[in-house]
Amino acid sequence: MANLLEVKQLTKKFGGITAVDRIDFSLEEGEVVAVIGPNGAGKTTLFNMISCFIPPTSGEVIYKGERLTGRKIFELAHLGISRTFQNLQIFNNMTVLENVMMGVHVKLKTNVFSAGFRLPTVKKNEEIAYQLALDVLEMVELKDFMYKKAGNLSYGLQKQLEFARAIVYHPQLILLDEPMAGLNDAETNRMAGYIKELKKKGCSFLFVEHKMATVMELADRIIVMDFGKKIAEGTPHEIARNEKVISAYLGEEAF
Ligand SMILES: Nc1ncnc2c1ncn2[C@@H]1O[C@H](COP(=O)(O)OP(=O)(O)OP(=O)(O)O)[C@@H](O)[C@H]1O
Repeated sequence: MANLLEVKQLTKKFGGITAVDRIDFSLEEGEVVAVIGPNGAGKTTLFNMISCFIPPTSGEVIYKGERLTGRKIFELAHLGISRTFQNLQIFNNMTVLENVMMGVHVKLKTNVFSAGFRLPTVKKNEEIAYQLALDVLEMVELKDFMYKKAGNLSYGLQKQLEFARAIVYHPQLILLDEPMAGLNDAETNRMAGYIKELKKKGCSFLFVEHKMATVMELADRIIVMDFGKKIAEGTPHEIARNEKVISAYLGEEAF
């Protein structure tokens, strides 16, 4: 299979700290890759560079053979990439439906001028956005809540909503920063189910996660970071038996 994403010698320095240190890895089409590592290992910083939120100090990211590094954040949707955040980024005062429709508008690029005058393209875009939003709300079992204010949902449902917004425009690569954080067992299983369902449809995932059972269940391959460096890479089976990984997690119940 072809490489969808290639991370080459990616490095980020914050003053004297090297948060990410010459990381190399690739992700194939249809693959689910997890990034794990102890707190402060550099996982979020790595994610922020891949998704163009911060520039690297050196190194680059290639997506479908083209340089992703240096692009604007809004361009990512058009390239078929989306991401979620460790801290929820939903709009509490908007309804569930409006939150998800916002996700489509990022892709459809309705401009403020034409929206103000309700031009025909805008109307058409709204219909598309509405239909896509309904489909995704059905998939993540949020349709019954679509007219509720997002801020009134439980934390678990808000995580589902953020996930819905990230997938609504049918991205090919989805970056998830701790999708299971704060979820109970039932909610974690539900979220894992959605990821598996999308994988079957050909989506690729790169995700950071601390819940090892989920990582072991979902990942085709795991990248392990410690102090900014990649210390191991392999299948869940290989990683669970890797000495370097076990010692990096010493004192924690990782596996
Ligand atoms: N904006 C910043 N300025 C200075 N240092 C930073 C900044 N962002 C991250 N760091 C430092 O870089 C290192 C890696 O942090 P990062 O948040 O990427 O780790 P992480 O693996 O995602 O941790 P966690 O699992 O706790 O979320 C840490 O030492 C952190 O303090």
